[in-house]
Amino acid sequence: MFKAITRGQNPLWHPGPDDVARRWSIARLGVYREREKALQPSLRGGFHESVMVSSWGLRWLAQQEGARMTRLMIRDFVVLKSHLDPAAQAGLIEALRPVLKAAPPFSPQTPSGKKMSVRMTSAGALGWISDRTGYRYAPQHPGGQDWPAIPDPVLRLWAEVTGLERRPDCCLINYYGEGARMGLHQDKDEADFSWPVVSVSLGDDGLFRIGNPTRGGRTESVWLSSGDVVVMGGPARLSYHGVDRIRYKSSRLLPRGGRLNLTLRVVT
Ligand SMILES: O=C(O)CCC(=O)C(=O)O
Ligand SMILES: [Fe+2]
Repeated sequence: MFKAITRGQNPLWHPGPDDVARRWSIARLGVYREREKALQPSLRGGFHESVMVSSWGLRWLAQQEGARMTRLMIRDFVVLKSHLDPAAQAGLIEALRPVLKAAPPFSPQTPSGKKMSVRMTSAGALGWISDRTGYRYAPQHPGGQDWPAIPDPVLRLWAEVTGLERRPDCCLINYYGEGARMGLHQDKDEADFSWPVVSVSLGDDGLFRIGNPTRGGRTESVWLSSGDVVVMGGPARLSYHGVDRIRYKSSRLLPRGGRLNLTLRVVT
C-alpha cells in the first residue's frame, strides 16, 4: 500500500533544527496547491490528509492524471509522478546531449573492483566517481576535462521542486542499459544532508526500491517512469534506495532505449 498525499498535508516538512528542509518544503506546497485541485474527488478529501492506495490504485491514479502529476509519499520519499510532460522530457534530453558528448559516460569500478552495470557521468562543479580508492566527488571527468555546466532546464527543475536558491553542485547522470541495476545504497558522500537530493527519471521504466535509514528491514518498490521526479529530503535523505531493474525499451524517449536518471546534489 502506498500513501497518496492530498491537500492539507505537507509531506516534506520534518521537524527539527533543520531550517533549510523546512523552507524548501513549504515552498514546495505552494507549487502543488493548484494542481491538487485536479485530483480525483475521493482524494480531495476534506479533512483526510492522506489515503492509502494499492499498487493497482496507484497505477489507476497515474493514468487518470495523464500528463498531470500525482504526488505520492512513500516512506518520506516524495514521488512526483508525471511531473514532466513529454515536451519537457524531450527538452531535457536535448539539453543533456552536449553534456554527454563533452563528458562521455563511463563504467565506474566499485572499491571492491567490480564494474558497475550503470554507466555514469556528471555535470556541475563536481562529479561523482568511484574507483579502487573509493567513492568521492571530483572536479574532473576521468578523461581529465572539467565537467560541463549543469544545463539551465535542469537547474530550473531543481529550483521548481525544491524552492531553494542554493543550486546543486552536481548533476550525476546515470545511464541504465538493458540489464543494468543499482544496488541498495545511501547517498552520503555530501557534506550536509539537510539539502535534498532530487532524482529525475527519463526513458525506460525503472523499479525503484526504497528501504530504511539503516541497512536491512522491509522495503517497498515503485515503478518510476519517464517524467517522474523523486525528492529525497528530510528523513528520506539518508534512506537506502536502489534500482532493481528496468523495463528495457518501455519508452521511446531515448532512440536506443535505456533509462537516464539525473540526481541533483548539493555537495559542499
Ligand atoms: O536511478 C535512480 O533512480 C537512482 C539513482 C541513485 O540512487 C543514485 O545515483 O544515487
Ligand atoms: Fe542514490
